[in-house]
Amino acid sequence: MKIVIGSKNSAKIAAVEENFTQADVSAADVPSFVNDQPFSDAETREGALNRAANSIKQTSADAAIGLEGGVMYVGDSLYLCNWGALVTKENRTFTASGARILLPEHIEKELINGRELGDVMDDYAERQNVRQKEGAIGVFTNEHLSRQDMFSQVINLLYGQWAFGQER
Ligand SMILES: O=P(O)(O)OP(=O)(O)OP(=O)(O)OC[C@H]1O[C@@H](n2cnc3c(O)ncnc32)[C@H](O)[C@@H]1O
Ligand SMILES: [Mg+2]
Repeated sequence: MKIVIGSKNSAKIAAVEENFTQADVSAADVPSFVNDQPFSDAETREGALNRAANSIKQTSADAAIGLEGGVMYVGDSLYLCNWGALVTKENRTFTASGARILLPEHIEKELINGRELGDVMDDYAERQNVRQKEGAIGVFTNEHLSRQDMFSQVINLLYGQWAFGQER
């Protein structure tokens, strides 16, 4: 089986490889057609869907996976949110979201000022490429859950729905 992931981000690629150990996994650099920093559930999900749809068009894979990170308000509180989409070569589409955690107000202020969470996290954690490693979710959970682990569960939800055969 051939699976393509619509990102060159190593945390996302590792999460796919972890779930599809028998598959031939490749990575495609495709556009998400949403803002670099999505600011709602709807926009983040849209980014995941666009990445999957653009990846399946470009390749001969059996299925394409799109994973997108974003932030979303629940009332006055800004949460980290993540979405995944799987599109098969027959054009069947499945979606699932990931775990959410509250972001500190000082991080929220930086995002409102137009910065990307990945850049803000590198400054805050005094590390490089947090987005490709533990992620904001790893930093703010004391590394109890990494970005890869969070995306891995999203992929498991996508694959499980594909296996079940349910589509909306
Ligand atoms: O190369 P791509 O696939 O675009 O990987 P990315 O790290 O930019 O990831 P996303 O586009 O999916 O995420 C949108 C923005 O949110 C940031 N982001 C989302 N979740 C994050 C996390 O857990 N840790 C650090 N940055 C995160 C990310 O760096 C972007 O600025
Ligand atoms: Mg990005």
